[in-house]
Amino acid sequence: MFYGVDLTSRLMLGTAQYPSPHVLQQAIAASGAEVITVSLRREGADGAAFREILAASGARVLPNTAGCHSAVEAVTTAQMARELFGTNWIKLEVIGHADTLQPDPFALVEAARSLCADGFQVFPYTTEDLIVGEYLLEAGCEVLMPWGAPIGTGHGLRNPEGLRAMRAHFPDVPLVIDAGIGAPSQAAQAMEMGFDAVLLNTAVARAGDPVAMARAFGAAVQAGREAHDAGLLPPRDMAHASTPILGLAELA
Ligand SMILES: CC(=O)[C@@H](O)[C@H](O)COP(=O)(O)O
Repeated sequence: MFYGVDLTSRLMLGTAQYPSPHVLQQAIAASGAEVITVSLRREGADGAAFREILAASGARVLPNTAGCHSAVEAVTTAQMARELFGTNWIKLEVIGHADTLQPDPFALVEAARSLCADGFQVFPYTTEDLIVGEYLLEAGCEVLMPWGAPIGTGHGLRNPEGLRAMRAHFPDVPLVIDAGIGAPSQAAQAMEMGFDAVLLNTAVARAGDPVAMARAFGAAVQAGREAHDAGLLPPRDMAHASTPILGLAELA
């Protein structure tokens, strides 16, 4: 449940870098994603036609502030996105470092506070830092989006222990793994760990066959969640025979 909205699919898809608008449209359909994120800057490039594709997909648009490097810039971009897309939802990205694309936690909290006070429903792209998470919740965010790995790297869950700690620390907060997912198995891992959803872009958009990859990610996210709900066994140090011996069979 994200700001009162219940979704069937737990995969959220980015819309940048696709070889063509047609492939993007097919990939959204194949993935089953019900939420797609759109950068205002990207949207500006081909305007109305791009918006038509988004509308035709039937998915809910989560505008984002990709490329913003200060709180002021992110807030202004969010306000423009609200006008353009007619939604209070905003994926808040405030980048702190041009090389790592790591979020700036101070500017992020500042922007989140301002946007929440202005009626936005904020999805902040953050790290696995628990204290930053606390500040974001206190600012009014009801969802957190910790990174798996830096955007576009495809490393998957680079700090699984930190992410596990975050899941345990915020048991009732919807947590979405955002960025750095490179393979369906990594998305499934996030879901098995109990995260509520996964957002990704590069691994699908730049795949050899983006439509087939979108389908694979959709299936992996679903499988990971089903495994989580089914009750995964914790790993054990010692071997345990998987076939219990109840008695010795008569061989002769
Ligand atoms: C599209 C978007 O919002 C990205 O900034 C997002 O974080 C996805 O990252 P990947 O491209 O690494 O999946």
